[in-house]
Amino acid sequence: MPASYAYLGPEGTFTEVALRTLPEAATRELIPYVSVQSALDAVRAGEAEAAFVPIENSVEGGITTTLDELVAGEPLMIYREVLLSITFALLVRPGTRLTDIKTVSAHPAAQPQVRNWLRANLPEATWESAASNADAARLVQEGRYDAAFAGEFTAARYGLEALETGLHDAENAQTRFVLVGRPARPAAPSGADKTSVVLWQRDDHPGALRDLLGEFASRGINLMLLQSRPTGAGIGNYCFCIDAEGHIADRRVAEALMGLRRICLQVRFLGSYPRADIAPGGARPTLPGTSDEEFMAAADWVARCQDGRF
Ligand SMILES: O=C(O)C(=O)Cc1ccccc1
Repeated sequence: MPASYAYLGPEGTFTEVALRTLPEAATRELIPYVSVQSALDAVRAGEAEAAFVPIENSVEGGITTTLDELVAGEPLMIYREVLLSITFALLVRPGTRLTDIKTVSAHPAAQPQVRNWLRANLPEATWESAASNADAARLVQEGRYDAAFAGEFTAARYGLEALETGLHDAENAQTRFVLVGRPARPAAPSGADKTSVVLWQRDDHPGALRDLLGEFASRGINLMLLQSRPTGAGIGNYCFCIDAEGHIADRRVAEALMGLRRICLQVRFLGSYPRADIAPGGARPTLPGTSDEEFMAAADWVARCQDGRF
């Protein structure tokens, strides 16, 4: 297996900065790819050991290209997550003034994070989506667009200068990135983990979503992401991308997944991995009666009843 990680490039993306915070990245070759799809395809094709891509931000929610790639195609698994606080710089070719800017570019996920700033400062500028923020910077260098929203650190790589820095409509905007590889045994529980799954309903009926969510709720499992994505089978047909607290090795999580497997058309396990928002071991207590010991004691009691030994 090649010791390389694919990431959403080109060089100078926030994705690259987030990836470099992972200790394991220091021992891998980091290879930029032009899109989330191509980075994940490199993993599926066995060209890269894993891919590092953005998956969610605190302003707009899930990054749909990434979710859709994980929902469909050859199964992949999330190994790790990283959270990065994001502020943008407005990058231009040296000498460009604010009044010269007619076109601005960035990754689509950047737009809702700078929309108010644009309305107040460049109301006439046309938005052009790019494959990533660093790609937008590259296109500004080539003269295709007048300005790019990207990291301040991206300027030097593309011979640009930052006309404005610290741009963010929402205080403390964060983006979540994930390291995705081929299915493997999840790392052992860290004491503060998250489990990601995709659920497809078996049929449409009143309360169908409530039934799915009930499998988590009754076992005291908090949800951290719920995003519906169209299945492509017509209006009203959705699957659900869910992040739940806990690890598949936790009895309550395993039991919830078993419950879902029984009532759903399909369940895709996307991995159990350490949470980036709290330290290992720092997970909150769950609902009384949902610890591993309590599940095991209950299973033992049922076994004794079945044996007539109660
Ligand atoms: O990593 C990048 O630079 C990207 O283009 C993805 C992205 C978009 C918006 C905020 C953070 C990351």
